[in-house]
Amino acid sequence: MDQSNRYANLSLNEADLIAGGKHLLVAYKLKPAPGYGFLEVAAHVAAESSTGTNVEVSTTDDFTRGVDALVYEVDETAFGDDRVTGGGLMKIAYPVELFDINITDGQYMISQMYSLILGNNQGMGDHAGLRMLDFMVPECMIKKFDGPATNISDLWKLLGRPEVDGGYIAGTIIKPKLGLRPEPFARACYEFWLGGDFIKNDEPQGNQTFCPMKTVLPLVAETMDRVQQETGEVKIFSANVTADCYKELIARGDYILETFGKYGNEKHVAFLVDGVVTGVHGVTTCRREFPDTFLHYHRAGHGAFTSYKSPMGMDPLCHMKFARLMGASGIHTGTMGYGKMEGHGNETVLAYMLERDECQGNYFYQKWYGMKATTPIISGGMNALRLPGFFENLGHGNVINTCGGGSFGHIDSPAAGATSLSQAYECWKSGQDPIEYAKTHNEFARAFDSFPKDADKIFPDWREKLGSHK
Ligand SMILES: O=C(COP(=O)(O)O)[C@H](O)[C@H](O)COP(=O)(O)O
Ligand SMILES: [Mg+2]
Repeated sequence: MDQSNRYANLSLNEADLIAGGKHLLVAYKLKPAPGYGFLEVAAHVAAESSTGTNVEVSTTDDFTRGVDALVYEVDETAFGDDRVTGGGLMKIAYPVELFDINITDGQYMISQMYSLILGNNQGMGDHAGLRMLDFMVPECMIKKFDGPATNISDLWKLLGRPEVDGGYIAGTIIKPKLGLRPEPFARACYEFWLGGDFIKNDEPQGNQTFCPMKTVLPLVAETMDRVQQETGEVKIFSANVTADCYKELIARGDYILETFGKYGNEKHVAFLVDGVVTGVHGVTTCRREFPDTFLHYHRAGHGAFTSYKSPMGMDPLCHMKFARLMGASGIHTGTMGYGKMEGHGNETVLAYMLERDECQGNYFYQKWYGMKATTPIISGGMNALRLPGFFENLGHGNVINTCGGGSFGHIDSPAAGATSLSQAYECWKSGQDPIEYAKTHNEFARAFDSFPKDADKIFPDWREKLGSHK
């Protein structure tokens, strides 16, 4: 049934909708299935995502029609014909009344917003692809999302740095991903912390029988205390609290605070939640139960719905915006083409959207009205050699960066790997040529020998200019 008479109004003007402040706007890429018209399917998406279904229902009244979502802009050929990347652009205005608020405190929730704007419409049979590209949340809604309670400013303060522009936080992920027993795990922490600031559990590390949480974490807490005394520096551990049930998540969080608290280091921990596999529920449980603890949003699994290889799901920018609204202190943004995961250099907007109070997105200008920033966490196949280019592309280094292979793959030691990361930052910040800088900074120089494939690719003349460093 063509519902475009009811669910499309192409005379609506986007600037007026924004100025009115009463609509949430969403841009989608849409590819109709063969035999269906573009506007017809676009209107079906608006219906399915608001007050309608695929047929007229007798229970609809005038009020119902007043809160219809409306297609207000279409460009059928915007993305061309390609099976995966092709389709047209359409934008829908959702009246704010459609969105669910908590019965406990009147706050908006992401869960129901998500299931409306990217829920049933994903499974519709009359499209061959529907992907959310960007959305814009009006002020009246932004003010009623939790947003972050803590962020990188709190970590900078802890590290004794300025709370604004406190710079690069050098981190790692304990590798191997799985298979370390408690003592080797704690030893790996010790070896990295001799040179670096921040360690995170890799996302599957939790409470395996060969490395029970209640055995390994006391060792890590003792190690943190020891290494802090030896180096005179603050160290941070991001511990995995991801779990199916909120009670398990809270039990893990309580246990971690208690364990590190024995040394007065309860502020030196972050909680890692995989917000993709737990959904919003895991993130918000953590945000609200532990507001003083940095909430580290890991996103393992996100490729299934954010990959550019898919005509479905959402662009990573939408995922970032969800994370900030939910209240993640930091989220993985990817490495913008400099690491091992999918991404490209134009993705700097993913970080800017998290950090800034106003930001031009891919389709909408989003104002955050003072909501705290979410910290970009840069991770996935990074090492000291890839960092200068990454910082140059991003334009700053106010990020948490975790390099697993880049630290534990350094041929001298994890401490040397960690030091090479901070040196990469210093090198970029001071505007020095990396090869020249390497001549006087051994750990950075040894990164060339550790990752020769990267060195050959990024600095093709390094062998003759630098030689092999010992
Ligand atoms: O384990 C790692 C990285 O390990 P390594 O540093 O050895 O590559 C992270 O889980 C990925 O970064 C996730 O990707 P993303 O950050 O893109 O979500
Ligand atoms: Mg990982």
